[in-house]
Amino acid sequence: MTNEAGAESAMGGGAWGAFDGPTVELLDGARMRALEQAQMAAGRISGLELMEAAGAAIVAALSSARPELARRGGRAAVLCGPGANGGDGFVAARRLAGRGWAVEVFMLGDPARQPPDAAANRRRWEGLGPVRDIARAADAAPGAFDAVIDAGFGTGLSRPIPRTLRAALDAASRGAFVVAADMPSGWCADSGRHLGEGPAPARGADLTVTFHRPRLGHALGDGPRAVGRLVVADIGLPQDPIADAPLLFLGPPRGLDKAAAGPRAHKYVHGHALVLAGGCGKGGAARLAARAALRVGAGLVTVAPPPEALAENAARLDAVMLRPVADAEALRRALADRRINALALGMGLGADARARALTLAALESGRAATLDADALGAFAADPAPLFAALRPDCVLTPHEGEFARLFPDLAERLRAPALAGPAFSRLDAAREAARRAGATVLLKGPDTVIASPDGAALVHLAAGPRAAPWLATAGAGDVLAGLIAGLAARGFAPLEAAAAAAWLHVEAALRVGPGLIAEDLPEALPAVLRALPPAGAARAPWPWGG
Ligand SMILES: NC(=O)C1=CN([C@@H]2O[C@H](COP(=O)(O)OP(=O)(O)OC[C@H]3O[C@@H](n4cnc5c(N)ncnc54)[C@H](OP(=O)(O)O)[C@@H]3O)[C@@H](O)[C@H]2O)[C@@H](O)CC1
Ligand SMILES: [K+]
Repeated sequence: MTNEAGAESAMGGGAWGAFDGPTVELLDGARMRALEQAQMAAGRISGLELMEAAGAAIVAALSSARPELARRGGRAAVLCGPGANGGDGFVAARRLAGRGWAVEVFMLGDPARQPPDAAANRRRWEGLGPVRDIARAADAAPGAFDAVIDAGFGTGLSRPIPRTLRAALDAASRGAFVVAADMPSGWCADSGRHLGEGPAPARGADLTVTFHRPRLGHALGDGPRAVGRLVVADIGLPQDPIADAPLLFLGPPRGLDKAAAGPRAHKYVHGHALVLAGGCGKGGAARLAARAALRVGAGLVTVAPPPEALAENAARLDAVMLRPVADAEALRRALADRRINALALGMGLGADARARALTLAALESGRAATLDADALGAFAADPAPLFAALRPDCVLTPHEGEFARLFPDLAERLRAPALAGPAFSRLDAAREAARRAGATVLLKGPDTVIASPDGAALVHLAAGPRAAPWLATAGAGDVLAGLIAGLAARGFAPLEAAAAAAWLHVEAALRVGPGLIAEDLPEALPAVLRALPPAGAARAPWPWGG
């Protein structure tokens, strides 16, 4: 079995070579089934063996999480669903009983319709004890069980779970340690969304034991909260890289520490980023972005406000340079300087015709461009000209509201209650947006999703030990855009620049802690960069600390 430390065995270069750093592949249910079926079809492993390994891993993880119960043998309720997830539960029940636990098993569904492997394990359990109807678990008194194994539904969840199972989970879980097999029942393993009308239950699992690789639903949406701690168990499938799987990255890409390296390091070697700024009183956002770009190692950074805001900006800038840019024509003239290789725009720009003209001129210049805030909002009424001008080396950094203005139909699918599984996920939304826009899309959130138009996707999870809720502060998004532009100026490819920026952003926030304001983020970067793990030695903190 692997755990948070062992999960590093699953990391490595991505299928696209898009991210050179510590990663773990995220699987959806279909991909997981395909891996299992390929091995079974080749005769390398049987379904029964996989299920036995899965059930054994659940018991091992419970025992190591609650050693005192493992020593004396606790009281466990095992709630089994109608499919193979329930089969994992029957294996776990048998193995817990073998270790001296007092085990009660409850089942949802018709035993006559169970898949063969699950039925075989039910029969083996029936040699040890009864299988009660799931409704009986709802009568459990608080504290009746020390542990509950939630083996209701896993990757096969296709609709909201029956009320009887919900009631059983709620009742049996009172005072108990809840271990979910693969996924807490009711949460979609592909999207992390809870299926059903209304809010998700407050209680998920304390520990989730999944198999081979984490599911997408462990990292996306409500999944990280619902799964609690996550243990990834080896059930005997080959550890080969999984082509084209979305990658969760657990650390920075290699090469971030290369800033200003080498004897002939010269400021232009590290690029020149230009940040377009808004008018009088609106320049703060661009200045934050510019400072972040400089701190992350761009050789030169220029802020470009309209002429009337020059004095205001001059009073607030030192290392960052200043150049007035009145309109699109002025921007074209500025960009005659070929050393300017990266642009950031949208922060405080105003979502108006000037912003549209500047954005289109920026895109037409062929420079790597990071578009945030008003550069996106300015095209809300008609995104077609924006999408026509964008290229894959451009990065859009929408938060949910900005995303909804450019991609209202996708946002609506995310907003509407998820009633069928697999549900539409934030990853699906970002990928479709990237395809439509023809650009890299970074959809902000605690689960940041980064997708490029060719389908490559990365997920960054700011949860568990890396949760930084205080990062939801005014101006933090401007800093993120500045980081991406600074890294683009240094020559990072868009997907990697976006990923590195997302990681650095959270890392800087963690260093500052509660009370953080956006101005702190660029100032925290030197310490973050100083502490970068040496190449190849990254020991990534597991985001599902629980
Ligand atoms: N060899 C393997 O494959 C291994 C698999 N493993 C384990 O198997 C799990 C996947 O098993 P699974 O495919 O049988 O799906 P599972 O989640 O048990 O659902 C069962 C069926 O229930 C149905 N259904 C769905 N939602 C429903 C609802 N709300 N209310 C009522 N019914 C509902 C739905 O059928 P439907 O009705 O949609 O036709 C669905 O097919 C996986 O998570 C892992 O734990 C491990 O043992 C390793 C080896
Ligand atoms: K489950």
